[in-house]
Amino acid sequence: MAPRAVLTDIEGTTTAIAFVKDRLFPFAAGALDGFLARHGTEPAVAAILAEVGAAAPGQPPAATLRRWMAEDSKATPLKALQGLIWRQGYEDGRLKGQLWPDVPACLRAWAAGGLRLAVYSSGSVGAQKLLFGHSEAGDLTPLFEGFFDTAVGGKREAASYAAIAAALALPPADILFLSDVAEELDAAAAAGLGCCQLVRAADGTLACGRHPAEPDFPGVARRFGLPG
Ligand SMILES: CSCCC(=O)C(=O)COP(=O)(O)O
Ligand SMILES: [Mg+2]
Repeated sequence: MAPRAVLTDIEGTTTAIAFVKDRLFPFAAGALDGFLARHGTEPAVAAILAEVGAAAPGQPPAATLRRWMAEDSKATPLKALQGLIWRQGYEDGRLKGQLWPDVPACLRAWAAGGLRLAVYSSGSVGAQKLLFGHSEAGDLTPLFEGFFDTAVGGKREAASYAAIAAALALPPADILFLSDVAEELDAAAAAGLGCCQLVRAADGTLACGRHPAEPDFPGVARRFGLPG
């Protein structure tokens, strides 16, 4: 039976890995010190810095944030702070959310055909909304009914996908999860979701062999009988 909802990853799935690693991450790293100097005492930022401090006691938060950035850590406070830093860039036009050319048309067709759409990324919910809201294809946020980040749990944990299915009030088997990362697909499959790996040649992704694999969203649509 065709899925009733699609849950999609961002980096490596809707969006080039290079955009995240070569544009978004350096933007946040370059703006970090100035952002903390200007906004570090604001309640939202101070709360993030307190979380960073609690995760690495005795270390200056800025140093911990820089170490996490260098490690491509998915630590929730880092992701929250990156989202706050990117906001300025999206709002003044220095950043535009990049999507693979096949993605916007499929998302629109899927939503128009009655599929429910949601995002699950390590990037914060705020960062997800910025990327889709300021995308090169316009504001795509109205297409999505849900945005999930690591507040729901890690992407390699089956419980996270069970929690998302519960939040969407759908049986897990009615949800198709799209990701480039095999371990995320393994976790989603363990929770009972349908899965498809995005194997985008430009990203250098290799098919893991454990899940259906497609090179792009039209391939996903054909394989799973999605509208459009
Ligand atoms: C919301 S765009 C930034 C993505 C990001 O920060 C990241 O770590 C990528 O994670 P994903 O789960 O989308 O692969
Ligand atoms: Mg990914």
